[in-house]
Amino acid sequence: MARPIVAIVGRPNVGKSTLFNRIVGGRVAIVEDTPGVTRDRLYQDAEWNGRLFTLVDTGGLDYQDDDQMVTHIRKQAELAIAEADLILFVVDARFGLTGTDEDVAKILRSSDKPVILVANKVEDFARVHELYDFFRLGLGEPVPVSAAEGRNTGDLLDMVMEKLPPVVEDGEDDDVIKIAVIGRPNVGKSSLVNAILGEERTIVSDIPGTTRDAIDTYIKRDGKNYLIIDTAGIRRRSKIGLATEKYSVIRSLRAIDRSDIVLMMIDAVEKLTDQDKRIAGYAHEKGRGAVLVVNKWDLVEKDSHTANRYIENLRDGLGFMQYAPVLFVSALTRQRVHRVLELVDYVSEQQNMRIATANLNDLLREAVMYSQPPQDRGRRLKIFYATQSGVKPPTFILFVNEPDIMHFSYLRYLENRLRSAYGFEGTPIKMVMRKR
Ligand SMILES: Nc1nc2c(ncn2[C@@H]2O[C@H](COP(=O)(O)OP(=O)(O)OP(=O)(O)O)[C@@H](O)[C@H]2O)c(=O)[nH]1
Ligand SMILES: Nc1nc2c(ncn2[C@@H]2O[C@H](COP(=O)(O)OP(=O)(O)OP(=O)(O)O)[C@@H](O)[C@H]2O)c(=O)[nH]1
Repeated sequence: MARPIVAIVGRPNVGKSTLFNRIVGGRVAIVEDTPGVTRDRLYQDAEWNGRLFTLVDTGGLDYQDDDQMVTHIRKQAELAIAEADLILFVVDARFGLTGTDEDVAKILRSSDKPVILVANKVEDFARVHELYDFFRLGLGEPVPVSAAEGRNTGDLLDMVMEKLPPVVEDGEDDDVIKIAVIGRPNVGKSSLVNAILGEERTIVSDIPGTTRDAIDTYIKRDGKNYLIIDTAGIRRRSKIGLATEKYSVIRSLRAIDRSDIVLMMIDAVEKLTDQDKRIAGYAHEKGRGAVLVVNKWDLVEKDSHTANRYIENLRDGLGFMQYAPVLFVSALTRQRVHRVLELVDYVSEQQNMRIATANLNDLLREAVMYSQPPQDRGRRLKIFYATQSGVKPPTFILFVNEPDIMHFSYLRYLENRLRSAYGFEGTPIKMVMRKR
């Protein structure tokens, strides 16, 4: 289920980041701080009255002069309109209405996204009548808050919840394999999706605008259903540097959240970037299945070692994702494109695999015999037994005497034993320690 995105927009110094911190750090629980991904304070997941949302602050603009500042804010507002579900437009009640505020308001008024006008820095609620000026922005009644003191921010969040679009369930479509196509701009995401669709020539329904993140495409193939979540295209809509990058990351993360399997696309002629690694790290930590799709393979001059050398490099760069199969394709010539869904099927089987408890414990006994569990100050870890508690990702509970003696490297060892016995290709494995 994709979380709605709430974007904070406004002039410099009106208190955007103070409001951001108030919301994510205050009475609202931070439900997760997207481990592995930039611990950028620019976006955070938060929860209010049981509803999850992602708050984005694109503030902290760099600018040389007022002209540049205004241009940046405009772009920011346009991006927010394109990518967010709701916009908090913050103005400074102490400073009063400015021309820039009116500029931004004009852009926001032209969109069909809900906007809440927030008049910040109101500490003295006896003076809210002074906000009268802000009505001129044509965005309704300004909501007075003091981000610094946390005044009225709860009411503001109640309003946010009211105005957010209703929760649209992705449907009880457990028989659909959800695939997120992830990768940097220009890596060939749209081309690959189109090539897959061309290859399949099967029942396809394009439902544009069903989600803000992407165009979702349903495919039926050999009686199986797939949902392809394509994250392409953000650059085409707005050619803006830094802020675009932020939104495109958020969009990727949302797509990963909704998926079962991630097609992590990498450009064959370019290096793996930190951004690639962070996004792959997020998919890993979320327990998603993964296939590394190296695209534009037609552009690479090859000899008999090229592919292997490429795989080695990838394995180096994405050490935590050794389990992901690598596929070299060309979306352009369609080379090996037909393998994509075959691999997706395979990974889907692997991530849904269940190991019978008896077999699991046989394997465990053997593993312990070959290599003793770690010890700490005379205490030795005892693993009593194990059971598989879930799939997608395969999750195992180990019942032990002292969970804190368990060592990372021993877990890795057990995971390797599991993998060499059962494969689990393309999926992370989770192991949970339980004291017994
Ligand atoms: N009195 C008062 N001051 C506030 C309030 N909220 C923020 N401020 C102050 O306003 C200044 C700007 O706050 P920020 O949160 O950094 O503003 P911003 O909009 O994120 O600014 P940029 O990063 O430049 O875009 C700081 O000095 C804050 O302490 C408030 O509710 N009341
Ligand atoms: N040579 C070659 N070019 C490709 C291949 N796949 C895509 N391209 C080209 O790469 C460019 C970008 O392709 P897109 O499919 O638009 O990339 P995208 O990832 O969807 O890009 P964004 O919409 O910016 O996120 C286009 O010019 C494609 O023709 C390929 O396999 N080989």
